[in-house]
Amino acid sequence: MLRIAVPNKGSLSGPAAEMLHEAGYQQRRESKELRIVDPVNEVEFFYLRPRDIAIYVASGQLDIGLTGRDLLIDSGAEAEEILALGFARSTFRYATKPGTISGLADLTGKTIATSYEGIVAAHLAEHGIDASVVHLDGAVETAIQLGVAQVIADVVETGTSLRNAGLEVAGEPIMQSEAVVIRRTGADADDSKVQQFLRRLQGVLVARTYVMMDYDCRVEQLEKAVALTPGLESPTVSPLHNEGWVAVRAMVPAKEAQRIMDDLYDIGARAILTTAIHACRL
Ligand SMILES: Nc1ncnc2c1ncn2[C@@H]1O[C@H](COP(=O)(O)OP(=O)(O)OP(=O)(O)O)[C@@H](O)[C@H]1O
Ligand SMILES: O=P(O)(O)OC[C@H]1O[C@H](OP(=O)(O)OP(=O)(O)O)[C@H](O)[C@@H]1O
Ligand SMILES: [Mg+2]
Repeated sequence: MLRIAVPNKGSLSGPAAEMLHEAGYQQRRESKELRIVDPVNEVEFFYLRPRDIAIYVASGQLDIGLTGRDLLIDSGAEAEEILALGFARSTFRYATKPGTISGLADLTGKTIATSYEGIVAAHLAEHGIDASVVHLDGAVETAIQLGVAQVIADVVETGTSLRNAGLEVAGEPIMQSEAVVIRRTGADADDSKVQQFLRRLQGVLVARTYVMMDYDCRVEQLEKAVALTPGLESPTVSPLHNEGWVAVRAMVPAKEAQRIMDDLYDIGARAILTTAIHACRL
């Protein structure tokens, strides 16, 4: 049975459960459940604090885990990212009162408040900056106002929390994060159960980002049309009863679907339809 760590709370937990559900896995019905078994898929899910997931996976007790890239790196655990999941996107940044620092070097001698000491210590060491780091559990934006630090390093998603605290970002982002699947560093890469799990999640990612496009076009326009809709491998082209016309079917990125439909129309394609993809194995 595959043993998988899933975030039990916070920004990652809702979208992670939703993705697993879309991939056909049973999920807990009640937020207090700490472990469930999905007997049909032979998977056991453990609902753990997002921060602890890399540590459990590194210990070898759990096969894989879903967590944030920033949390993985912050933990310093012997675990590695094997698939990016495209949700819970954020940047990790320094922020201060406006005008406090203009570049990284200005961090020297400052006190930096953060919940992500591992990331900050590694970033300071990498750039040879001597600064103090104070660990806070959350709401770090307030640390500046209350004089506990002059700088904070925190997750920034929309930037609303920084604005509300009268702070602004300083320097380039320390890292970009999103939800990721992790496994123990050096674990068996060919494990067939892990591979099947990853294929299911990849299927959800494709179903979320692509739509199926169908249209009819004249044979003379086929090359131009196919250049607009190359598909993932190659489009399906079928003859129509009307001579000189073909039907084409290809997957296209959902974000570009409307533009592609306009371009296809302009070259004479007609009966252009897009339909959602619910599940997929590439
Ligand atoms: N607006 C956000 N706030 C916090 N974390 C976010 C946000 N957007 C994305 N994330 C990502 O979610 C993960 C943090 O989740 P975690 O559950 O530890 O914190 P949280 O959502 O702030 O929950 P809490 O503070 O209630 O414990 C990180 O990978 C982080 O990059
Ligand atoms: O850029 P934004 O969209 O404002 O999101 C980022 C903010 O959200 C998180 O705080 P959270 O609400 O989790 O509170 P916490 O600091 O107590 O964890 C994070 O620590 C930032 O403060
Ligand atoms: Mg938080």
